[in-house]
Amino acid sequence: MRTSIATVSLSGSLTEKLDAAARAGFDGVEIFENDLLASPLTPEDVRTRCADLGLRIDLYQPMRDIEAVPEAEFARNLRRARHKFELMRRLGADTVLVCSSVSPQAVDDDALAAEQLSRLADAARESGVRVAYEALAWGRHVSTYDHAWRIVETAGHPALGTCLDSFHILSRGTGTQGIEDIPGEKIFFLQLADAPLLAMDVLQWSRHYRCFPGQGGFDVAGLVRHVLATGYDGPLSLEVFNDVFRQSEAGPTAVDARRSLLLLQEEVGEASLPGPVVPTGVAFAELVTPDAEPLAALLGALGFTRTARHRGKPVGLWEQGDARILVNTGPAVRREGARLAAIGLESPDPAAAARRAEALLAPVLPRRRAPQDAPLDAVAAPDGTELFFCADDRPERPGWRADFEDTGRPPGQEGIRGIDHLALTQPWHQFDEAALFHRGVLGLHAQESVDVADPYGLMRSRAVTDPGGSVRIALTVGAAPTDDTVHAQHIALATDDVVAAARRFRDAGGSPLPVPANYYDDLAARFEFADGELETYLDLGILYDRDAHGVFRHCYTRTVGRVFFELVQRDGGYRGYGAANAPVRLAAQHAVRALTGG
Ligand SMILES: O=C(O)c1ccc(O)c(O)c1
Ligand SMILES: [Mg+2]
Repeated sequence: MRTSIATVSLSGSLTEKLDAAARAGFDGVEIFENDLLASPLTPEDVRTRCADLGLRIDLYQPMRDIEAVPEAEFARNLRRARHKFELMRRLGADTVLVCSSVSPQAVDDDALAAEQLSRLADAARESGVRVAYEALAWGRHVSTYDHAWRIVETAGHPALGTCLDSFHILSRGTGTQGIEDIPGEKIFFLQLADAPLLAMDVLQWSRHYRCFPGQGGFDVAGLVRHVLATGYDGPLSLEVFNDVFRQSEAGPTAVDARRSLLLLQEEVGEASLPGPVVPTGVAFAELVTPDAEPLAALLGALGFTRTARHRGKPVGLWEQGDARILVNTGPAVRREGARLAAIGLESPDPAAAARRAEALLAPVLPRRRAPQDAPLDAVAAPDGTELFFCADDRPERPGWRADFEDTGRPPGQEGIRGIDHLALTQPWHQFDEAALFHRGVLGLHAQESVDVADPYGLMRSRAVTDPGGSVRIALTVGAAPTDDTVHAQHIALATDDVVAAARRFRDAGGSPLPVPANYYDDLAARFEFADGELETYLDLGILYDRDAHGVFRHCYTRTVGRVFFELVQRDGGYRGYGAANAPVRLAAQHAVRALTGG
């Protein structure tokens, strides 16, 4: 199927929008009137530019407040419309979108609406244009797709059809089965948008919070299946009004948009992508840092040993149990200090995992970072984190280990079993993209996102996991682009005895993040503890949570650069990440930062 995107979904000038849409691989665009009005290009220039870029102009929009008005008003509307039809002829656009009227002058009279839309369609046909009538969810008298279709059916005009917009339909909770009652050839256009499930005024919801399919809570794929069942063969077009996209670079937004459509097409059986290869474990986490010393001290106190070093690069491998951490002091290092730069994912089929990622527009990284290195399939996530797909067939001696020579020291054995989860801070404008990427590209399951109060902002967190919980990534983001964030990335290490692990860490010279006594007083009110248990937690800064499945105990190290560690004990199948404790943890980190200036 052809794919299209409305220029309103992308930021910048019309030229920038068109370039971004073409580069991301869209077949066409909907040109939003305001984008044309603000452009120095003539309609003929726009037409040529689109043709040069291989873009069809699938729709011109919107035309507003046309139908069901007194005759004198309609005559003025028709004059206005004729003017726009002439413009469309110059643009080479053959379909115009007419939204259901919001005008106070409009009357609740379907026969009049049908009659006037029919006369509009007559004028359109004279200019070689067709009219697609869309019910705005907040239309004055017409606000549902079935109502708009009844009017179009009554008009019975060959140049008049309906435009279905998933937002207007799904935001009202109207059933979508009725779509199949519309003949496919009378659906002139299909616009797709998702949205988070919010209880708010529908116009505000539509104008500010729409997002790409798969990034919100609507069943967009279910709707598309009904539309395809009618025989509709026009484009799948994204029309997303979103405050964040308006501020983000058009290029990446367009890629995000195309990825969303590819996944949607796959879901409805209209695209065959290489299937998902779900990772089965975390092979390693790679930290880059300008100065290995603070990290080495921290890892040492946590019980890790440096078991190997890279043969060609300044990269050390630190191991304990199945937790493997690379510390890289090479040229990829940026000034802001230590950060989590790469993740090795164990995969049953690394090449196939990379093929899917590439098909879904993830940048593919060079297979060998140096001539002598073992080849590794790798792609970049939206935030730039490098994801390496590592064969999981030889866990005792994985292929990537060949690039490392042993130091002679065995892995640490101080109670850390492996990596429980990784928390990756996302750029503010890429949070929804990141969740869809990890779900669609890696085949991970996305949990609900949770908002956590930070003393100086808000943190949003969404976990993506494999079914067995062997790979858990918590994607986090601050609430605003300017957030002065302590939302550093972190590596959570799994242990069966967090009290022992925390004690060992402190005895080895580590300093756990201190937690205020008030927190433990509250815990005492909420749960029952054995004698002395809470005192131990207070002493070691251990936080406590419970869900329907089990218990979670966890504590934190101080932050080095942009990275800290967490020690985690999950009992009885606890599924979360201690979100209830996150405000206290964030406040404690702010407090430490205020003291140390770090
Ligand atoms: O918000 C609006 O006014 C508006 C305009 C055109 C559309 O296609 C639409 O879905 C909404
Ligand atoms: Mg629309």
